Amino acid sequence: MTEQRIIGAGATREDEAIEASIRPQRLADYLGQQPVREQLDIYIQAAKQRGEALDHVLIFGPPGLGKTTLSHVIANELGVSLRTTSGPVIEKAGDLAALLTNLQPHDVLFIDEIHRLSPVVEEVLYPAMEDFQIDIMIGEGPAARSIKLDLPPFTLVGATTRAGLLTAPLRDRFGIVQRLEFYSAAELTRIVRRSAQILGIDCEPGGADEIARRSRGTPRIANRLLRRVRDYAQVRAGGRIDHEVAGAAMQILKVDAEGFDDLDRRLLNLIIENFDGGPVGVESLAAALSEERGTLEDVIEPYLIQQGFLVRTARGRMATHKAWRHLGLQPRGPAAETLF
Ligand SMILES: Nc1ncnc2c1ncn2[C@@H]1O[C@H](COP(=O)(O)OP(=O)(O)OP(=O)(O)O)[C@@H](O)[C@H]1O
Ligand SMILES: [Mg+2]
Repeated sequence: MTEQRIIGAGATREDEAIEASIRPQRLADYLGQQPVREQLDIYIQAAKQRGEALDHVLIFGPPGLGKTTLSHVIANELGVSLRTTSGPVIEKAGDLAALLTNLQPHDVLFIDEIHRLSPVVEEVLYPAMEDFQIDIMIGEGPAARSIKLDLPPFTLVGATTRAGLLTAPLRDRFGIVQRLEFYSAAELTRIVRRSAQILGIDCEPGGADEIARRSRGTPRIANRLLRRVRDYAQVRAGGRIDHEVAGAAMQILKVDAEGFDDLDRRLLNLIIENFDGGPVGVESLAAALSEERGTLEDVIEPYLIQQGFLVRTARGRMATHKAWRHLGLQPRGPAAETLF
């Protein structure tokens, strides 16, 4: 269901095709995320000066904020090759062993959705990360024996939407842990303008601003909205995107001033109308919206929470008075106003 959302943060096929051409390759083009950039810049330079592999890096944050992009940037800045895989793809311990033994010294191995590694595969990863060694089994039955194999020093970059999904032993083996935050509107404006330039889209600063403000703090959404607004501008406005054209296009896309779509509004409405503003359990909400609980927690809620429309309490979700007002309703009841 989320795939069809214009502001869904997950990558669509079109996103993937376009993202390859506009994905920043160097740290200097990786806009925003100032603390992350500054730290990584130091660690990368230090590792290079010492002639060592960079320590293992864990990147976490909601979809579309730039985890995969950052793994490319890290490999480019280190001047090494990047191997890419993902947790659910590595089925057997042998698959991971094959990947690891094929790395060149100091290479980056990127494991996306690293929280979805199977326990058996994870076991192989521990000594690989810690001592650059793996144990592999040769033969079967009583004649089977295990041998140790040395690996070249390498950097594991793991990405996950939530650090809490990782097992403790895995998390502990990352020397560098970076959390990506939602982008400010000003940062997204720069990202939109950069993408427009690369794609040859005529976009005025006011148009870029408007797109940025409705992109839920997420570069992937900003880039997608830019393409949809371009379509609108091409057909209705002579191809030029300004503030007004962007606003009119958003109206057709049903993306409101806060960057919310029908699903966000349905969620807030549900809590307010059916549960008096909450608290209400996440399972009940997921069922009422026909969404998976994981989608609700990882994709829809984080931005609503960050913007102060929703709060997570021990007893469930609550809509804040800001949410009531956004839907044009008069706040009543014990909504979580005191928190904001
Ligand atoms: N810091 C940035 N500066 C400029 N563009 C960015 C930045 N971060 C991400 N982008 C753009 O947003 C797109 C989506 O980013 P990316 O694929 O890295 O997200 P992700 O965190 O890996 O998402 P997912 O969780 O779905 O895998 C990229 O193709 C890139 O064009
Ligand atoms: Mg990714």
